[in-house]
Amino acid sequence: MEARREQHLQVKEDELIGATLEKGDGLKLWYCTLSKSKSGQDIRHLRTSAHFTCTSAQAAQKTVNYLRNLGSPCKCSFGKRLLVIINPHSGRGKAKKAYHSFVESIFDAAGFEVVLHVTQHAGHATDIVRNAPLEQFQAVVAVGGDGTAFEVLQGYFQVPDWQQRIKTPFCLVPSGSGNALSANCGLWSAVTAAHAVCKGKQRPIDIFSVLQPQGQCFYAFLSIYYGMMANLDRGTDHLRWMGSVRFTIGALLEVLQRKKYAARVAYVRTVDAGIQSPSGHAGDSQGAGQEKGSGMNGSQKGEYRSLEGSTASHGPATILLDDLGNLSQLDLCNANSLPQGWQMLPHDETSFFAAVNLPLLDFNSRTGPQAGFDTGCLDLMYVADLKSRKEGLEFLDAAGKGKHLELTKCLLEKVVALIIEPLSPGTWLVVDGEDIDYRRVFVEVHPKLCSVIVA
Ligand SMILES: Nc1ncnc2c1ncn2[C@@H]1O[C@H](COP(=O)(O)OP(=O)(O)OP(=O)(O)O)[C@@H](O)[C@H]1O
Repeated sequence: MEARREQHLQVKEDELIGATLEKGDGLKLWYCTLSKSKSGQDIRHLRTSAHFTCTSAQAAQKTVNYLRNLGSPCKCSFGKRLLVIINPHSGRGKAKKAYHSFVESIFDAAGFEVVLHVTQHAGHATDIVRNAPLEQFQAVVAVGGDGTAFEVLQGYFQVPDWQQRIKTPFCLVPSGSGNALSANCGLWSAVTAAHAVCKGKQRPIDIFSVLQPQGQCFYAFLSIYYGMMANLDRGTDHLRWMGSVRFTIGALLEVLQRKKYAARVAYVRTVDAGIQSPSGHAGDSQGAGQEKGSGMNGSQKGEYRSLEGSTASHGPATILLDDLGNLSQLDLCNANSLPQGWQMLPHDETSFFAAVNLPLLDFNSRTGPQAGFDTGCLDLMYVADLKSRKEGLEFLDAAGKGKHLELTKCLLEKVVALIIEPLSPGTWLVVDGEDIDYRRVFVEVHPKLCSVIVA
C-alpha cells in the first residue's frame, strides 16, 4: 500500500476506528486521537489519513475490512449493527447536526450498519426501542440528553423479553443540556462517544424502579429529587437556550430566596438490607436473567410480580417494595406501620434533597461524589436547613466543587429503597431530569441491571 502524501502513519490500535474505500483501489484510515481538555477531561478528536493506494480494488476492500474489524470489533452475533435515535429537540436543538457532522462518518468508517430514527414527539424514543429487536444490535445509541436516554431505557422494559434485551448496552452521545449519562461514562464529546461505541467497552449500571401507585412503573439511571434540585432544573426550562448555565442560575435563585420544601421520606439503608459487599444489595441480580436472592424478609425471588398499584406487567422484581403490602394504604405518618428495616427521614423539611445513582448530574456538577455505577444503592443526600443566604452560598460553592458532603450539615444515606411524599407547593418531583406526577413515589434499586458504553 502506498500513500500519496504520507509515507508512514502510526495509529495506535486504541485510536483506530476503521477505514473507507476511496476511488476503487484507494483507502483512507479513520482514527481518534486522545488529548486533555482545559478542564482535564479525556477527549477524542477525529482524524483521517491521507489517501493510500492499494495494488487493486480487491486488495483495498480486503484492507478496509481488516482495519474495520481491528479498530471496531464486532460484539454482537447478529453483526455490526447499531440502533441510533436522535432527539432533534434536545439541548439547543443541535443533535442532528452533531450526528451528521461527526458520528455518522465514524460509524460508517467502522463498518456499522445503522438503523437511524429521528424522534417526532416526546415519548417516541420509548416506542422505537420497545418495537426494535434489541438483541440484533451491538448497542442502542441515543443522540440527545438525559431525557432521551431515559426514554430509551423505558423501551427496554415494556416487553416480556426484557431480560434478553437488557444485554444490549445503551449509550448517550451528548447533545442535550445536562448530558449526565455521557459525563459519567467519560463520553465528553460526540466524537468521544462515537469512538467508545466503536470500541464497545461496557460496564454494568444499577437501575432503579420508580413507581407511583395506579401508574406506570418507570426505570431510571440517574437521580430523583424535589425542591431545590428540581427547581434549578425544571424551573429553568424556559432558559434551555443557555445550555447548562441555566442550572447555576436556578441554584442561585433557590438559595437567595432561602426556600425549604416539606416531604415525608422513608428509606431502607444498604446496611439494613443486609448488604454483603459494596457492589450490590441483598438479592443482587448480577445482571439480566439471574435469580434474585432474598430481600429483608427472605421470601421473594426472581421475576416481576405485578406490584399492587402498578400498571406495568414486565420488569425486575421489586423485593423491598413488595414488603410494604398495599402501597396506596401505606401510612407514612406512622413509622411503626413500615416493615422492619425501613426508617423515616428525621426532618419534615429540607433545603436540599437529592438521591443519585451516579456522581455527575451534568458535565460540571459532582452532586453525588460518593455514588457509582454499580454500588447497588442510591446516595440520598440532604441538608435540613440552610439558615442564611451566606450559608446557602457556601453550600452552593461546596456543591460546585463536589465537596458538599464535607459540610457537617449535608448528610448522606446509602439507600436501596426509598419513598418520597412531597408536601410543598411550587416544586417538582424529578426523575432523571424529567418531572413525574407530584405525589407519593416508591423507588427500589436493581444492582447492575443494565449496561452502558464507556470510554
Ligand atoms: N421530536 C420531539 N419534539 C419535541 N420533544 C421531543 C421530541 N423528541 C423528544 N422530545 C422530548 O425532548 C425532551 C428533552 O430532551 P432531552 O432531555 O434529551 O434534552 P435536554 O433536556 O436538553 O437534555 P438533559 O436531559 O441532558 O438536560 C425529552 O423530554 C423528550 O421527551
